[in-house]
Amino acid sequence: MNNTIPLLSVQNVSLSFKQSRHHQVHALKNISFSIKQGEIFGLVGESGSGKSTMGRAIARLVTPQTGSIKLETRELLCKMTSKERLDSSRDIQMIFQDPMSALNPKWTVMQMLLEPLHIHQGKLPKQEKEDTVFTMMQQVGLDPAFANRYVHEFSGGQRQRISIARALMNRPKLLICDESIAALDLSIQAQIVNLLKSLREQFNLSMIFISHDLSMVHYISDRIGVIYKGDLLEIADADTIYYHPQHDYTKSLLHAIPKITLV
Ligand SMILES: Nc1ncnc2c1ncn2[C@@H]1O[C@H](COP(=O)(O)OP(=O)(O)OP(=O)(O)O)[C@@H](O)[C@H]1O
Repeated sequence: MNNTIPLLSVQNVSLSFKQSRHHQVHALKNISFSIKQGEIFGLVGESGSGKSTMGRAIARLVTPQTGSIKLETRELLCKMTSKERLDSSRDIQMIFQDPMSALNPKWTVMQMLLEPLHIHQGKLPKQEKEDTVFTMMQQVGLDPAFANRYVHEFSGGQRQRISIARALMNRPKLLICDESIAALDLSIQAQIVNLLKSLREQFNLSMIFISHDLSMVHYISDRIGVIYKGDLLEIADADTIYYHPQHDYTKSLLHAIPKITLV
């Protein structure tokens, strides 16, 4: 890929939700930022600031009223053919706070990890698909011997590993993690964040890491954007945001969030 073209480019994106006949929420106000190939971009802000809406807009789960979102040179905010829609769902994957929202409790891990391959690489021979599942399980730290177990037999951290594995089955270009560690114990949070960091290296993956926790966002991200009431207040490299924030709101986030040390 041409390194001068950002992997993702968000330009002047605005999105409002009509909450009642007379009330609109401006969830995103003229947001612009870009992400480089292999970069982890943190998006931080308090509850209701518009973080999830931004992630969901990039994943085409909600549609902004104005603006442009490009993956490399491909505009995502336009009418797409079903083939283009399929391609962008392969290239951009999202994981959530509750892994169960993306996992079917009636399926085994094998079934759940095979499904994305059936959708996007249906012609691969069965044995090759199953081998890909076993390899992916190892890459996310799951014992392949558990491939025939059901989700309820796993812990919260292991379930999040399964949803990460499912998201990565077709080698997406961008992984959007929306509060994906928020529900886990602190030590498990650290394990999942470290896993995401190592997967970025292995897969040359780009990520948007959405969280209200600035300490965690600082730990994982190369650059951070701070969002407040739909406005992107500042963007800078992670250390600058953490140690030399410009905006008072970022300073207040830093004061409010207990700092932790991860190893
Ligand atoms: N589907 C929707 N319909 C109406 N309003 C919505 C919808 N989704 C989000 N909003 C509103 O848009 C604003 C931004 O919400 P969003 O979920 O993006 O914030 P957030 O920063 O991700 O917060 P949280 O961490 O609590 O999810 C909020 O005021 C929210 O109430």
